[in-house]
Amino acid sequence: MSTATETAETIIFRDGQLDLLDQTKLPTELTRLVCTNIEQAHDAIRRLVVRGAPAIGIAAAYGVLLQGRDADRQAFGEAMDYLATSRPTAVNLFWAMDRMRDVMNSHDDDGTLYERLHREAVTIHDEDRRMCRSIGANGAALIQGCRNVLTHCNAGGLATSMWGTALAPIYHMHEQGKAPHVFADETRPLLQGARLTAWELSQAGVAVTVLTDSMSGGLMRCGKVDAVIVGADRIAANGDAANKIGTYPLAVLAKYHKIPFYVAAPTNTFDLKLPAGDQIPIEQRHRDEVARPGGVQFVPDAADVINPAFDVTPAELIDAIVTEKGVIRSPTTETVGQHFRKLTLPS
Ligand SMILES: CSC[C@@H](O)[C@@H](O)C(=O)COP(=O)(O)O
Repeated sequence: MSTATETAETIIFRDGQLDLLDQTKLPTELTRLVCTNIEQAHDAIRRLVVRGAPAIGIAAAYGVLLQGRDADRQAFGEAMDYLATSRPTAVNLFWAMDRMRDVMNSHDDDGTLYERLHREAVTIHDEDRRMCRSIGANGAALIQGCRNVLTHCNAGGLATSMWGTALAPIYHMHEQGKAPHVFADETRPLLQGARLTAWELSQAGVAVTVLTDSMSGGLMRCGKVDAVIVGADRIAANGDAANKIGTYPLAVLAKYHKIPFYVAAPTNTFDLKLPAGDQIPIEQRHRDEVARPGGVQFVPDAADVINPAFDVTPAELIDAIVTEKGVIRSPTTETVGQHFRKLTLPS
C-alpha cells in the first residue's frame, strides 16, 4: 500500500513487487499498477504505463527481480533478454540490462545473486536522481533569462525518478523562484505533453500552457518562444538525437526563427556505437493510437496510417546537448567524442 507522498512516485520497488504510477490514466486518475511477474513488467513498459527513456531503464532493472529470490542465472538472464524486447528505441533500456548482466556475471556466488541484482537496480535508480539534479543545474545556465520555454512530449519527473531531463532546468529555476513559463506541445498521438507535462508542472506550481503540435511555428513567429528544450531516447556518436515524433520539425522551426534548441539527456542515453542517427531503430506503434484515440474512430478503416513513435533530429539543428557531466555545445562527432574522452581521463 502506498503512502500519500508515494502516490505520485513514478517507480517503487518493494516487497518483491514493481509498483508503477499508471501514466496511461493521467491526468484524470492517479492510480498505480503493481507488477508481480516479468510478463506484467514487459506489458507495462510496452503500453507506456511507465515511459520515458530513463524510467524505462529503471523499471526494467527492477523488473528483472520479479523472477524471484530463488531464480538462477539462467532465469535472470532470460528476464533481461525478454524485458529488452519491450521497446526498441530508448537505449537506456539496453544500458540498464547490460549493467544488470555485468553484475550477474561478475561473481560466482549464486547464493547472493538476488541481493547483488537488487543492489544494482537501486544504484541505477539513485544515480538517476543525481543525474536529474546535475542536468537541472547545467541546463538552467543555458535558459537563464528566458521568459518562455517550449518543450515536447514529457521529459520530466514522470520520465525519470525525480526532475526529468528537459524539465530539470525548469524545476531547478523554480526552486529559486525564477522558473520560466512553459509551453507544452500536446504531442500527438499519445498526448504526453498535454496529459503528463502539463500535469506534473501544474502540480509543482510551474505556469504551463498547452498548445497543439501545429501551433508552435506560429508562436515562434510572434516572438513568444525564447528557447526549446526536449529530452532524447538515443543519441548517436555525432550528436543526432532520437526523441518523440514531432521533435525534428520543432528543431527545423527553431532554426528558421533563430531560437536556441537544446536537448537534455544523461550520458547513458548516448549510443556511441552508432555513428549517426539514421541507424537508430525507430519504434513503429499500432495504427489505433492514431486512428482510434481513446477508442473513438478518427480515420476510415480503408486508409493506411503510419505511427512512428520517434524521429531523429540532426545534430546541426541542436545548439547544445545538456548532460549530467556538462554541456556539449554544437554537437558533432568531435565535440561528443571530446565530452566522453574527458569523462574517462583519470582525475
Ligand atoms: C527523459 S525522457 C526522454 C524521452 O524518452 C522523451 O522525450 C520521450 O520521447 C518519451 O517517449 P515515450 O514514448 O513517452 O516513452
